[in-house]
Amino acid sequence: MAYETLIVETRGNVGLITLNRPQALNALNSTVLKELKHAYADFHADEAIGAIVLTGSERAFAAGADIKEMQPLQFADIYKAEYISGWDEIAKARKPVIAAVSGFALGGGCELAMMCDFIIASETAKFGQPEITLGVIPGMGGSQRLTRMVGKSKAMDMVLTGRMMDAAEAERAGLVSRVVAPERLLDEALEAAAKIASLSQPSVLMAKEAVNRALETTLEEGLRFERRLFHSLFATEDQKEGMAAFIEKRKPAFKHR
Ligand SMILES: CCCCCCCCCCCCC[C@H](O)CC(=O)SCCNC(=O)CCNC(=O)[C@H](O)C(C)(C)COP(=O)(O)OP(=O)(O)OC[C@H]1O[C@@H](n2cnc3c(N)ncnc32)[C@H](O)[C@@H]1OP(=O)(O)O
Repeated sequence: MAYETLIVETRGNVGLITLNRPQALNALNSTVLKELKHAYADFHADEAIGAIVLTGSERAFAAGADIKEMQPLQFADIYKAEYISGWDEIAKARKPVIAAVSGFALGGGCELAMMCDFIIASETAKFGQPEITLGVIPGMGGSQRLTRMVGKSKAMDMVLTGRMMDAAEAERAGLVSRVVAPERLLDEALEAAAKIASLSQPSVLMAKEAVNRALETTLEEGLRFERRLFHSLFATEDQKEGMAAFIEKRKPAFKHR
């Protein structure tokens, strides 16, 4: 596929997707969504790919949904079309996705980053949900994921005022997992993704499922779910290999990578 709004590459066993609409600070429109779905589907179909990195430019991960595309939309049309529901497919990616964020991640840009499994931010990153300044509210999960990630008070502050928070505040708040120098961002994200892709994929996919289930269920149910997944991994050759390699003081040779 010839991509118009993305650069899609493979780096070893990692899929790398770069949002590429610099003229609009990587604003997210229907073409970006269509192409992201295609790139995700390709990487999920490729057994060699164990993890994905999603990034943008130094100036902007994504400055939100494309306001110029959205402005004329009508309630009846977007309601009937279930507008935005297409992003659910992106949020439900089975393989781990790391967001590497530099510059602006605003509105849909912040929401897209939060759909990823974790965010590595450069020191220049700025996160926000400024939809309220446009007469709307977040529509791609911002009021839901942000609140679960940073707590009600800070989420309410950001959603009601539309203010941005910098990378340091985002790390303190738990929105991002690491903050690095801008020149280190892509390498840090690719190294993390390569590490994940080097591990046994059944355990990686189950680990992602288990952590995500914690956001959806009670502690008791989550513990039960986790325990069953833990038990099930003892049916894999990779559990035997992983623990044998530790005992024999050598690197594991996982079969299901
Ligand atoms: C059938 C399937 C349909 C599926 C469609 C899916 C579509 C996408 C999903 C919709 C999701 C909706 C839910 C979401 O929560 C809603 C939003 O995200 S609303 C938008 C929120 N974002 C913002 O409000 C930020 C807007 N931008 C700014 O505030 C500023 O640009 C900035 C980031 C502070 C930077 O300021 P400056 O440095 O001064 O730069 P400029 O403002 O001059 O910008 C440069 C250039 O980029 C254009 N641009 C910037 N942001 C956007 C944007 N969000 N949309 C469109 N264009 C943008 C800006 O207009 C400039 O371009 P120019 O005017 O020079 O041509």
